[in-house]
Amino acid sequence: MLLAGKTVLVTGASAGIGRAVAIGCARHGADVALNFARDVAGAESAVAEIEALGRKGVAIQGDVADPKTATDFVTKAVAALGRVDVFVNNAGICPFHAFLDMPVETFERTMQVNLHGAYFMVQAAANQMVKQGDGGSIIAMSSISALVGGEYQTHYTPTKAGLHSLMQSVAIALGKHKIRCNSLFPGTILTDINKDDLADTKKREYMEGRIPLGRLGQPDDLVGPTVFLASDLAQYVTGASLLVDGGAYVNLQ
Ligand SMILES: NC(=O)C1=CN([C@@H]2O[C@H](COP(=O)(O)OP(=O)(O)OC[C@H]3O[C@@H](n4cnc5c(N)ncnc54)[C@H](O)[C@@H]3O)[C@@H](O)[C@H]2O)C=CC1
Ligand SMILES: C[C@H](O)[C@@H]1OC(=O)[C@H](O)[C@@H]1O
Repeated sequence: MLLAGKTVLVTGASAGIGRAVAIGCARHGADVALNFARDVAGAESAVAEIEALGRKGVAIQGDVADPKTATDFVTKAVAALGRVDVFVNNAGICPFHAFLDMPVETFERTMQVNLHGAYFMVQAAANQMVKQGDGGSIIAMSSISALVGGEYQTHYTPTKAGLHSLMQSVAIALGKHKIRCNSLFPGTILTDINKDDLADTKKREYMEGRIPLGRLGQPDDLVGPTVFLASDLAQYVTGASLLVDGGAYVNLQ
C-alpha cells in the first residue's frame, strides 16, 4: 500500500489513462478526487470502482481550459477528502490535423486544455499543498511527444514539451516547500485519443513495429510509474521525467 493515507487528485479521469491511474492509486491505498469534462457515467463508474476498493472517491465536473475550474476542483476535492497530497495533471486532447491549414480554433483549444489548463491546475494544487505545509507530489502526463515530433501533431507536441518544462520550473519554485514535480512520457497507449488514428492498419502496424517490447501500451501501464512518483519511494526525485513507451523512443534502427 504505497499510497496509504494519501489523497490523490487526477484531471480528465473518466476514461483512458486518467481513469486507470485514479483507480490504480486507490488500489495502492489512496482516496481519489477525479476531474471530468462531460462523461458523467464514466466518472460515476470510476468512483464506484474506487469505493469498491474500500477507498473514498469523488467526481467533480469542470472544463480544465477554464482557469476557474482549477480552484473549483481543488476546493471541492478538499471539502470532500480533506487534503491534497498528490496531483496528477492528465487531461488532454490531440485532434490530429495537418500543419499548413491548422484551424486557429483547433490550435488554441489544444493549447488551452493541455497547457494553460495545466498551469492553473498545478498552481491551485500547489497552493493547497503549501497551505498544508508538509509537501506533496505533482505529476504531469506529458508524452514521448515532448521529445519527438508528429506530422499531424504540430499543435500538440509543443504542449507536451511545455508541460515538461513547467514541471522543471515548478520543481525549482516548489522545492523549498518539499513539493516534488515530475513528468511521465507515455509512448503510444491505446485510448480514445488515438482510436481514429490507429484505425489505419498500416499506421498501427508501423507504430507496433517500432516498439522493442512488442506491443502498444495500455492505460494500466501508467499506474506503476505514477504510483512510484506519487509515493515516498520517490522522495528524492524531482524535475525528472520517465519514458513509459515500451522502448519506442530509443528504437532508431
Ligand atoms: N494515449 C496516448 O498514446 C498518450 C496519451 N498521452 C496523454 O495522456 C493524457 C490522457 O490521454 P488518454 O487517456 O490517452 O486519452 P483519453 O481521450 O482517453 O482521455 C483524455 C481525458 O481528458 C479529458 N479531457 C479532455 N478535455 C478536457 C477538458 N477540457 N477538461 C477536462 N477533461 C478533459 C477527457 O474527457 C478524457 O477523460 C493526455 O494528456 C494525453 O495527451 C500522452 C502520451 C501518449
Ligand atoms: C495521441 C497519440 O497517439 C499519442 O499522443 C502522444 O502523446 C503520443 O506521442 C502518441 O502520438
